[in-house]
Amino acid sequence: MSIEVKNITYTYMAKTPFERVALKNIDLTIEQGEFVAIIGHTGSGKSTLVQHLNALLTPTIGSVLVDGNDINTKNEAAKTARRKVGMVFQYPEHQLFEETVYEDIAFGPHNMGLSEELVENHVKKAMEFVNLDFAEYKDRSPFQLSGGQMRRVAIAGVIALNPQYLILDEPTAGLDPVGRKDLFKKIQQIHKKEKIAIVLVSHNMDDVAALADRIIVMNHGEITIDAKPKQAFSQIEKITEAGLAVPHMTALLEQLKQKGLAVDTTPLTLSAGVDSILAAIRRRK
Ligand SMILES: Nc1ncnc2c1ncn2[C@@H]1O[C@H](COP(=O)(O)OP(=O)(O)OP(=O)(O)O)[C@@H](O)[C@H]1O
Repeated sequence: MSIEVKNITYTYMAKTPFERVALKNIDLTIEQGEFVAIIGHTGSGKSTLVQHLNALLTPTIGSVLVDGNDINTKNEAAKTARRKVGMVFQYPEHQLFEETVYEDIAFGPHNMGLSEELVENHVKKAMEFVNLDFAEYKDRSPFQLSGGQMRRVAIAGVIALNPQYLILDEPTAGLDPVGRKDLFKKIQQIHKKEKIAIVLVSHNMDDVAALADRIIVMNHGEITIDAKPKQAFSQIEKITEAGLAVPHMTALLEQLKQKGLAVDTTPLTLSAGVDSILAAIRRRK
């Protein structure tokens, strides 16, 4: 059981003066149950890549298979395969549109043709997952909730589809620290309990180091690192080349070396302190 990205290239606005190759020759397999983080500087192709995982974008070249089915073909198997991949975008609350919280979360399950009883079960389970009390919130308008609550409704709408693979593109953008921590705790729970594969696009190195089993670094539309966190962070110079640099690199590199991670001495740095990254990796052992 896996998502297989087979040698995909993607070009925006092909054959126009604005043509832009956003992905080049990407090969990638995400196994069921993995927790993969995708990092890279702005414009490196992260969102473009993840939008291929449930066929929101169709590769210009190459193919994407979910559990062995090419998701860009027009048959029932492809439709079923696409449904296994849930996608939470940046600012998912912008996608809310129904009059009540219940209807919004139930939209996907209704589309799947489930009975009303099953739909309600899915909605209840999804609301429980995001800590929204069913009785209290089901009849409320999603547009009269706080930003954090709207985000939870939007995420519940994806969870209600019972995805096997959950793609999260900067899911905590704009949330306060408590909201962020809470959401990540839930994501970890669903990953561990339900064995759902998570693909997390993030700019936050602390989160990535604390959560992911595998880190993919993108740069200019290509994968430059695909490794376990410790190995990935030891290739720090590639990460910083990928644009994740902030000041104070020399001191941080020194710390990394002292901690036994072989690194290049290029004077660049990570966007989070190396100590906190290392501590996060250590905490997971
Ligand atoms: N709809 C679009 N039309 C044309 N070009 C686009 C479009 N969306 C993205 N691009 C370009 O494709 C490249 C990859 O963009 P993408 O959004 O995938 O990067 P990203 O790594 O997700 O960036 P960010 O971290 O800012 O979200 C960029 O050069 C971007 O300008």
